[in-house]
Amino acid sequence: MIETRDLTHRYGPSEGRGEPETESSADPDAPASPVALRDVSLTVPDGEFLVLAGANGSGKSTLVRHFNGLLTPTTGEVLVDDDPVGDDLVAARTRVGMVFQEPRDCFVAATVARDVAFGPENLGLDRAEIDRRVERALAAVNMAGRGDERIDRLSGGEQERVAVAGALAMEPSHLVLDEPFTGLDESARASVLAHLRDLHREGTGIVLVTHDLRDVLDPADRLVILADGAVAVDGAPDAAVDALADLPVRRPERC
Ligand SMILES: Nc1ncnc2c1ncn2[C@@H]1O[C@H](COP(=O)(O)OP(=O)(O)OP(=O)(O)O)[C@@H](O)[C@H]1O
Repeated sequence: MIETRDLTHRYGPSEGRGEPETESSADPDAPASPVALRDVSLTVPDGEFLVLAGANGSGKSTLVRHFNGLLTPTTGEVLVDDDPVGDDLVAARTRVGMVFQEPRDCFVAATVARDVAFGPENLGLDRAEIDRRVERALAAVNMAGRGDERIDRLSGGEQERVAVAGALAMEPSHLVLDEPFTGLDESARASVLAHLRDLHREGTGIVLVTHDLRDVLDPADRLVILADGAVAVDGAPDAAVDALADLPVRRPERC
């Protein structure tokens, strides 16, 4: 279970841009960033398929990056299975797998199997267990037998599936995907979505961040819409979409 309690986040001057903030890099005269998340309290039970939507800049990526400790709350708390995320980042990242919008920026190896093996290797697992996980993860995304292929020669949809396999090899209880359909054509999008449905059926919790609500509400258990860093709508997908009409929230595109 992932839980945020009164989570508020305000970015520091260099936070989230790949540079750790240090005393010397923090400019005391820099204008304070606006609040990216305000008092978000959300519980994501195990096994739930949650779709997280909202306009550009509403705070979706900021929220999910707290789920495995990529960002630290300015105030409030984030817990995974009742443990504060910051207490044990390795445990949190094992339980909550993350797939980013541009997976090609996140690959660490030249070939499919080596990349998928990277996470389990870092857990210090033995070779037989690593191989079992790689095989299982590749099969789950329909890439069985393609472990020796070069990632840079795969299509965007296939690369997305390798990224999902890499996260799955950690055997997380929740898989968080931030705009996984960006750049995919219709058939690749449908294929990735089909794999997410299968994973959900097998018990993995899915948190899907997307602007594009076509087809994703059918498998979803719940739809959460953020507006200006706060939860504007939270409910069963159909009811939540209907509620949008009564709120000062832009209806998600192509909904
Ligand atoms: N690294 C950063 N430094 C400063 N401000 C940031 C940073 N990342 C995001 N923000 C700001 O935080 C707010 C929320 O951004 P976030 O990326 O979480 O929104 P989002 O809903 O995921 O947007 P999008 O749909 O465009 O990806 C925005 O105002 C954004 O400008």
